[in-house]
Amino acid sequence: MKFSGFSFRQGILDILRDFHNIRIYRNTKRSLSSIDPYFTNKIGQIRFCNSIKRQERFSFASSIRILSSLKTMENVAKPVEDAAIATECVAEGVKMETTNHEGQTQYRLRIKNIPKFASIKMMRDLLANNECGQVKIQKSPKWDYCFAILKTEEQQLDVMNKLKGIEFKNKKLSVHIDNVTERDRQALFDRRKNKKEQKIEQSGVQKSPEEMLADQVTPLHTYEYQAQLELKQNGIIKSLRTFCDKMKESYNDNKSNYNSSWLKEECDFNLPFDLKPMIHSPILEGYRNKCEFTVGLNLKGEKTVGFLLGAYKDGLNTVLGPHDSIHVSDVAKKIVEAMQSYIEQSSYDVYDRRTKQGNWRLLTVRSQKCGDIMIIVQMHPQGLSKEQIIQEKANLLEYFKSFAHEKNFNLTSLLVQMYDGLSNGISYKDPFDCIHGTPFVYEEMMDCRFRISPAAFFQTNTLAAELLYQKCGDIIKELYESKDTSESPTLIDMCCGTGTIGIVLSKNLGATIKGVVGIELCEEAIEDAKINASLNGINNAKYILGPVEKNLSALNEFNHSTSGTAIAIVDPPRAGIHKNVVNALRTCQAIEHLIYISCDHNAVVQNFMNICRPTSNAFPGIPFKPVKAIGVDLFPHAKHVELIIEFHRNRSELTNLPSTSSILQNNETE
Ligand SMILES: C[S@@+](CC[C@H](N)C(=O)[O-])C[C@H]1O[C@@H](n2cnc3c(N)ncnc32)[C@H](O)[C@@H]1O
Repeated sequence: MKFSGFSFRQGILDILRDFHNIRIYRNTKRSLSSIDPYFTNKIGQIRFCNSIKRQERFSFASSIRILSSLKTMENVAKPVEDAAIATECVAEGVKMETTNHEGQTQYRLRIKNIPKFASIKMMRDLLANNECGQVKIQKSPKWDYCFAILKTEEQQLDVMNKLKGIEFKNKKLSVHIDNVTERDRQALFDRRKNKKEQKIEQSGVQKSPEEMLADQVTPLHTYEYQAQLELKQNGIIKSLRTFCDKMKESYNDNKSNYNSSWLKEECDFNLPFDLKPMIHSPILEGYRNKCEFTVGLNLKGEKTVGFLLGAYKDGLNTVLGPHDSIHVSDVAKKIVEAMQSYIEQSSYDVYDRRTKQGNWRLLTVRSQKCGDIMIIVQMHPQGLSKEQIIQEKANLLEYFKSFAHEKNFNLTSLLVQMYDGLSNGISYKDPFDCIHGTPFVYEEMMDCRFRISPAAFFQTNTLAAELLYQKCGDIIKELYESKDTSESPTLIDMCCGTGTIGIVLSKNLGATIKGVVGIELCEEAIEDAKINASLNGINNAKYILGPVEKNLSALNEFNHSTSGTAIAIVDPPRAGIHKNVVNALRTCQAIEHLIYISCDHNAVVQNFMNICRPTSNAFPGIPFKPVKAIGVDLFPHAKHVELIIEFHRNRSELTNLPSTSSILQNNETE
């Protein structure tokens, strides 16, 4: 039904604004000239569209109120049809809601004006501290907003009221209703799909599905390996130049006398420090020791286990088998084939991320250099009874045991995860049910042995990771070899995973390292790290569970004169470390050398800058300066590369540092 003949400026906004849970978009470029409520016909919602198709959705209760308001507007607005019809339609919508859940609404609040670094946990805590209870939060690290997902409309209103006027990190939050239905999601998916298809058509390049998959999972596969390394080295140079250019600006703007002469040095590639030639991966094919395979439908609509042909955000959810994927190991390919046959014969459907129907979701294979194999099968439990789940696990066990026997491989661990969430990957929060063998596998590197649990991170290219760790060892050796062991540093292994770096370096460098302190977020990984230390005879290692940004007091301990020196190795996830962690490193008097390992050099330029900035209130402590950098290729045929940067600062300058404990305390409580 259409209303016409009025504009928002003529008063409708004022009337609708009376309803505190309604947000109206006003488009500044085009005036909103008509309002067109209609029904999603699944859930009793109406939408109000403006002339450029921007839509607002309102719940059933709100719809009634809006429509009754509109009735009173007849002097301003002339409904094309009678508003009474609309009320009937709303009633019809309600009837449908009880019979059809397909278009179920997700009651969301969009909370804006939050810092990008605010984590999901921070936002969850904020809501809990404001008596909103435990609320599910969706947020990407790039967003300055997040969504709070509520179960009912009442809850939505309640939370919105409770957050009204609240400040977070000195910013006033703004909170708006942002409901979304399944139908909206599907429409968005279709739009992206069409756009992607059009783009492919317009490019005029017709590729086979296999080529498209190779482009997706190993985008550099058409280049010779040497050319791949050059591309990656150029990428590193670009990021490092950005870092140095920004540093120059930062030092120019700063009135302090800090020594910025390092920025004037001239080394190769126009960089003020050495960038060494990249270390190659010793293995180019089948190098991945861990792969996650999606279960879905191929282009013919057949059940398939493999990789997604494109990103779901681009509207692609077709899956193709990994037969031609050069980075996947032969054993993983065999396991995929086995799973494929199993699922083909299963009466359960594959999970469709778009419709949210089906059961089979994901197959994860860890195939270690030393022969251990872990298989994790992930299912959506919807529509399955307890008995059916038990039966399915028994079937999987029998099937994979006889498959392993037939193919003569060591099935060390078979796990099943039931996961009803939305993400397309392993859920590290939901439990893994170990139905065969041990709930972990082992890997060997640099004369050490490592236990790896399903949720723990482990570098995916073991042979190349050895070179990465060896390089870190070389740096430390060079720095401390000529010194007396009384000067040996403690190694602070930040984001230590299963303890690999601290353990291999301790074992291989002996007395050059006095002890290890590892900090890691993942509980299973930290348990592995403790076991791994004793497995490898390292008895001077201490492990701390939790996010590094909340465990900065571990660094504070090094600020006592008796604690000696420390060297920090930071190996964070792609996005890098929190600013508070940078500041804790800068203010930790024991740290003279810092080794930063990054798998996304572009994303961490800001971290590098913050490590080296002149001292200010926002960045206390003595800045570091980069000494040398080197890339290590752990991912042949893919775009990523690991980058190691060694930073240094003078101990003489450190003795003048102000007391840091208060800074650390503040950081931890933030
Ligand atoms: C790139 S991995 C490196 C792991 C380890 N250094 C290695 O080489 O195996 C990053 C690790 O950081 C952990 N992590 C992510 N965010 C973290 C945080 N805020 N605090 C501590 N650890 C974190 C992840 O669980 C993961 O184990």
